[in-house]
Amino acid sequence: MDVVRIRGGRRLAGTVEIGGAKNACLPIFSACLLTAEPVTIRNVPDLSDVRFMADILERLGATVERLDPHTWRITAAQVATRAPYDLVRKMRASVCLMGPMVARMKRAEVSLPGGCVIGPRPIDLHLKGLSKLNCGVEIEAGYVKLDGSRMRGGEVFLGGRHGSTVTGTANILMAAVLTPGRTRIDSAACEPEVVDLCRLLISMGAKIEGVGSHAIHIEGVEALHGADYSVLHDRIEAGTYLLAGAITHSDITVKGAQAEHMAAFLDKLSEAGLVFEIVDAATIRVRGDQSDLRPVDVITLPHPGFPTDLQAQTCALLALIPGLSIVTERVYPNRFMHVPELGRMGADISIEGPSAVIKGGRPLSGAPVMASDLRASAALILAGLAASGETWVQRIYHLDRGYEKFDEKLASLGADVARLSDTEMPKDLSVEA
Ligand SMILES: CC(=O)N[C@H]1[C@@H](OP(=O)(O)OP(=O)(O)OC[C@H]2O[C@@H](n3ccc(=O)[nH]c3=O)[C@H](O)[C@@H]2O)O[C@H](CO)[C@@H](O)[C@@H]1O
Ligand SMILES: C=C(OP(=O)(O)O)C(=O)O
Repeated sequence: MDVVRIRGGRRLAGTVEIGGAKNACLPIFSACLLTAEPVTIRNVPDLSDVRFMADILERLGATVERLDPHTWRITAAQVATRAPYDLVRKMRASVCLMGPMVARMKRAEVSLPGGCVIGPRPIDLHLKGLSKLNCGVEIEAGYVKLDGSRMRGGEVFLGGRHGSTVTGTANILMAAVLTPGRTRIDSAACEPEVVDLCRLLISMGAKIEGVGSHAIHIEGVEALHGADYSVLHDRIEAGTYLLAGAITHSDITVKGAQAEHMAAFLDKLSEAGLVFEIVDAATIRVRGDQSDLRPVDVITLPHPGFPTDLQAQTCALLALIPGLSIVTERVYPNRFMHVPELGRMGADISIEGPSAVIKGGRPLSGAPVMASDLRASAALILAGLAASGETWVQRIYHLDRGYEKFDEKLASLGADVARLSDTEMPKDLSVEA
């Protein structure tokens, strides 16, 4: 198993390029099941989640070709009606298969996704939405069994306890585009990745209005056609590199960072005193070398609020800023697995209900730490960049779900970061030994 070793304390400099968004790409791949014609998808990040999704589509009967490292062509001439547990359990986003499978095949059996370390992740809103389209929904032996033989457009309200649902909105959209009649989704998620999916679907012949709003209207069509589509840039990857600049007091330029999708994040970090330059619509420069930072309170919320997927990485920065910062999770109230590991590096953070109370300003020191999930992995690596000595991050397969070549990109900016085999790790530091 690989580990990442970081020798902290280096300034970074230069330019880093952001890839396509994982959270746009995964529903977009599943949307390819909606047509028998080829769909070419560009700007696809090279991530383990994307490769899992490609394997799943192949096992469901699609022809999946990788034309170059970031371009895929998917042709779903036939589609199986069952997505079994051994496929679905590997990746939670495979829940997005339900909508397209039932819309195309009129029936589907999709294994319920497993639990997740960031907290409970129910799919009740997805199922409620499908039943509002007159889809039969049953849960049996760990599978969602969908009967789409009498589906028709309907009114779907997707508001839940924590706001809307991103993949739930994607599922209902993908179901509705091939369902006869008019569907209205209220309290739809308006994340840029949902907008990207809508754009792909429209380019395939879907009729969708209200894209990017909380009220989306869909007029079902009989069939969709192939398309050639480029996935939007990953705002979470972009935010992570901006934080890498901030935490190392460095001046770096992030190409592919679209300020229009990152307003709450940029606003909050500006409040903390960080200096950004919006170079153009897809480039942001962070002047961490010029900033004198202050503590801030952060509340994660659905878009356009502060994204939960940047919460862990932001905690790493706030741990170093003198003063009291409070970070409150309104999307996943238990998403704080990174906190004890940051504590092992010297951070003073306590959890109170859905909040992390950060007494910032204590210096961090390198330690062997354990990645529990995707964004926690990134947070620990960022902390390692600012810590004295060596940090060893284990279980970095979580990182590979969502960051393409994170270690190499950081190294190209001047960080001392290396991906090594755990056999190269001092035995007394390894938990795998
Ligand atoms: C592949 C993908 O795009 N993943 C993203 C997506 O996950 P995902 O789409 O799974 O997240 P949701 O937007 O569905 O979840 C938001 C909140 O709603 C709750 N909920 C959700 C569905 C449901 O049926 N019932 C319910 O109660 C969840 O438990 C959570 O508390 O959005 C999250 C919130 O921005 C991000 O952290 C994930 O990176
Ligand atoms: C939680 C995330 O992803 P997923 O929904 O795929 O688990 C994430 O990208 O931070």
